[in-house]
Amino acid sequence: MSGISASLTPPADAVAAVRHPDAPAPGELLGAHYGQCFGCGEDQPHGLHLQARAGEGVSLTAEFTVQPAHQGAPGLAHGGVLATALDETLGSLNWLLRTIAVTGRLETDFVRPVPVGTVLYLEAEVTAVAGRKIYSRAAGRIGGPDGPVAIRAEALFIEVKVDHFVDNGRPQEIKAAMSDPDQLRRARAFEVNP
Ligand SMILES: CCCCCCCC(=O)SCCNC(=O)CCNC(=O)[C@H](O)C(C)(C)COP(=O)(O)OP(=O)(O)OC[C@H]1O[C@@H](n2cnc3c(N)ncnc32)[C@H](O)[C@@H]1OP(=O)(O)O
Repeated sequence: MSGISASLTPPADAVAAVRHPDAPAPGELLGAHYGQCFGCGEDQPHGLHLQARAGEGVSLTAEFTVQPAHQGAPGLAHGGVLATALDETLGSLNWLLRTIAVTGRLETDFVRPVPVGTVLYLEAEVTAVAGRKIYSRAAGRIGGPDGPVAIRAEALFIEVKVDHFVDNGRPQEIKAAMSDPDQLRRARAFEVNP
């Protein structure tokens, strides 16, 4: 059984999302936005190391392999880790819009168990935009694009200013990210249009 809450249904005045002209080309890897990100960061030993690839329009695909560190029950992925994979995949869509946004609401359906060792294949798209609100959905399949659906999500991201991170993040990480000599990495840590 599944059903989304009213706050995830775009209002009547919502419009279609517009892909930013500088968005990565379809097929291009997006790369990690921040090395310490639990979803995609290469410097997080137990993170998901999720890799997202731009799709057509405002859509993308992503993959991650469920590791022993991601278990809930013996041999099975933890539901919270799967929700993280969905959150990360959906959050990556905002890079195609070049909009800085954070997850306001994430509703997840867990359809079937996901064993350790599974390559989870995710697809996500922005369905509508209404002012600062970005509506999106994603699904994760076992093994590949034609595999059985294991997880699904609908989400609402809210556009924020970069101050959201600067004002709320722990100062030592903010300072380190802002003093990164690599301009692109510095911008992407906060998902700012470089
Ligand atoms: C590549 C990058 C990948 C990153 C993937 C990971 C993404 C993340 O996990 S981000 C981290 C998790 N999220 C957070 O920490 C966010 C914490 N929450 C907040 O900071 C705030 O609540 C925030 C910014 C979302 C909204 O606050 P604020 O800016 O004051 O907006 P506010 O005026 O309350 O709401 C704006 C609109 O959104 C709606 N809204 C806000 N929150 C929600 C919600 N939870 N559910 C439904 N609607 C909501 C409001 O109803 C309002 O709608 P309307 O304009 O129609 O009245």
